[in-house]
Amino acid sequence: MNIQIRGIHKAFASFPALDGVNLDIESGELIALLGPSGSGKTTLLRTIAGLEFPDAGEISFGGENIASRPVRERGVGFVFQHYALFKHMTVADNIAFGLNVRKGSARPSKEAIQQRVHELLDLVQLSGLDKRYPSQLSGGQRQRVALARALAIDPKVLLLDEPFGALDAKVRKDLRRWLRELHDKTGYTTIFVTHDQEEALELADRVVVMNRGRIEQVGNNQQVYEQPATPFVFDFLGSVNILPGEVKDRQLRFDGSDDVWDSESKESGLVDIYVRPHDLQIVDAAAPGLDATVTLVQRAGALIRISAALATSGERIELELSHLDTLARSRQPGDAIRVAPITFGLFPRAPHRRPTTLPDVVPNAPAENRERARN
Ligand SMILES: Nc1ncnc2c1ncn2[C@@H]1O[C@H](COP(=O)(O)OP(=O)(O)OP(=O)(O)O)[C@@H](O)[C@H]1O
Repeated sequence: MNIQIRGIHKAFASFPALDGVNLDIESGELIALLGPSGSGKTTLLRTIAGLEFPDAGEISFGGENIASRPVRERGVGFVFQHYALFKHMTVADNIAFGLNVRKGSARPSKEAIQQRVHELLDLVQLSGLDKRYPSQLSGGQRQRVALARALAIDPKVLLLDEPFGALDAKVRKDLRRWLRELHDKTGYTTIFVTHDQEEALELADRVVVMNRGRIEQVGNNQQVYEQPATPFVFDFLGSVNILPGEVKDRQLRFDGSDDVWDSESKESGLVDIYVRPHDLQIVDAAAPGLDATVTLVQRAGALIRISAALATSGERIELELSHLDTLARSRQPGDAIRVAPITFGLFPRAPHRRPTTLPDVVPNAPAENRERARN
């Protein structure tokens, strides 16, 4: 079932939660709605489900406008972050719920429901647990039951709101892989909400990046990560160094450097240069580049993370290099290095350029301290 979303606006009081959203979803696609808290992901999902009604705009399923249709007529399966299983019902009864409440001839026979429940238990790899109650299951198992319940009605569209948000990292990763395989097997058009970049990039066919009720970019994982359309997407999808520069006659110059790099940008003017830490390299002293002094070196498995201060401005930059990189492996704090970008993104200079927001990583510190350093 393909989905077309046109010009959706939705305000709560006067706050625009969705501010002109347009999106086309192909039949059988697995789509991630990704964005920070409050960006409108859940509101968009709920609007597609029919749990919210837009103030303006149209939503079509398979070419039919369903904007005014109530939720029960939309044929959507819904899974929430917090397992909305019925505690007093067995796993089998939870899965069968959507079929058992159907009226008259729409309700399958007892035997047909039982058979469907067993097929679904098999699909979500929980065969044999049909008589258990939700309290006797792990978090990951409960979410799989929730998914089986959503699939029981053979939905046109499957909607998942942070389905793995409440689970620990390891279970989350396993379920992610499992959901991808399940999706490929069943072919349902699936939309899931997440604020986890890695989850979106790893799982989805296409990622919809949202910010302040608007869509910033739609693309596959390579497009949104390697060719971010806006500064927001660049920043949200990974660490980034942001440095000032200028484009003139299709040539880019970093502030404080005489060297130039070819630029695809036709527009001349002041720019912010966005470079990911792994897109910076250490080069020979004679090569075009920026002079800097190493301030911190952290070795993490196959990676060497180097923090350095630019000679011209003192601004901090971060590099992420391979442990095999001969120019990187022997660096120590205090060393002079020359740094050049492999690739970069250019955006018109923002009025208030943010300083590079990269974590000061404390070597060998416990994870919680590193997290604190980042905040
Ligand atoms: N029922 C409501 N009443 C008032 N404001 C609401 C309501 N639902 C959502 N909002 C507001 O709309 C904005 C978007 O909310 P939404 O839940 O869609 O964001 P989100 O991207 O899903 O965030 P999160 O990741 O935190 O769930 C937020 O500012 C939120 O406070």
